Amino acid sequence: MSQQTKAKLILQDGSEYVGTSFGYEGSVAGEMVFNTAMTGYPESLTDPSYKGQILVSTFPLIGNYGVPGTLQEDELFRFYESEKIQVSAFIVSDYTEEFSHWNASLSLADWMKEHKIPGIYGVDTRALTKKLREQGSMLAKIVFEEIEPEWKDPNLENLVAQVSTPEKKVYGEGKHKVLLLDCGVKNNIIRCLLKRDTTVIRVPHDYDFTQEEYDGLFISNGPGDPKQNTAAIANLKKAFDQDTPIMGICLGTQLMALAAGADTYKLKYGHRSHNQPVVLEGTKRCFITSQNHGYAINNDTLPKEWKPLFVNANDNTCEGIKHVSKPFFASQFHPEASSGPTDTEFLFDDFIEMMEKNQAN
Ligand SMILES: NC(=O)CC[C@H](N)C(=O)O
Repeated sequence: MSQQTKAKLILQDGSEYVGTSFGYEGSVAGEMVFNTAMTGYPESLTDPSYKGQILVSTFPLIGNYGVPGTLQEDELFRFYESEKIQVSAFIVSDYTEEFSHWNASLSLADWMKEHKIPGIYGVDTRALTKKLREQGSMLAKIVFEEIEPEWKDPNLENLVAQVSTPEKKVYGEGKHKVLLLDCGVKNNIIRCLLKRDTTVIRVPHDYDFTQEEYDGLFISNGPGDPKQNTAAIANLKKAFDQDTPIMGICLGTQLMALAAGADTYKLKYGHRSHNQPVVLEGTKRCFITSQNHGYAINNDTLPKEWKPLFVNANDNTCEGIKHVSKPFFASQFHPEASSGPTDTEFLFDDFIEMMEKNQAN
């Protein structure tokens, strides 16, 4: 590996850091975000919600359990969250090339080189994180050999169109027919649905699902500013006229809120971690959740037919919404985890139960 190649990290505020390259050697620009999880880099790097972002890991030791390697379709679906690395670059404090894990067959560095994704280590990731927490999220560039790309704000692009499936795909042969609007879905959402006796029909983000027959509609996670998704929002508005159950996760939640007439805004630096506490509204019950989002729903703008379902115990932001009378609900956090705590996976059971009830009527 090219342990000696140096690369520069330049932030929008003009500050510069020098690190050592461990991935592909190519300059990139994007939005810099940090994740405080201690594990889960193969899952995070392949999570389509990170499209366009340069990810900083605050956990200092990265690479020590390698990655599952270059896999064919079935295994790839089992071990990664999508078919490729989605982040624009990865910044870590200490990279280790030595790895050991039951399903590792490749080092993180070799995998990143294969996917042409740069990575740098030897950077003070705590200092970077403190900066983002104090000044808010920032654009950044990683520069090799003085080749400096233009600044790029990924949130101005339609990132969902870049990660959504180009065609309809069907998974499983279960009792409940779930139409999955793929805005950049993580594979574990599909796995969590398939475990629960469903057939999952995965369709592109702008697909007009209103003409389809299904038992439940699922709106996935995905990258970027939710307001970019005008087709999905328009289709959701029509789906709200029906009584068929709808569940959303993360971007899906924001799209449901926008379709309901509420507003979303960009958080100062987002929530990306495995230990976000959310309180179930109307109770004192708190769940520890896995999260990855930079935008949030403004609870004050929810119309009267919608209510907050969960609220973040750290900063009181919206962590989920539900319709007051129809079987529509959504979580801003990730009940599918992958990676992170699985404590809220029961939300998938709630969705199945809603479909069962609706079919019995
Ligand atoms: N994981 C997600 O679905 C993220 C949703 C959205 N892109 C945000 O950052 O808020």
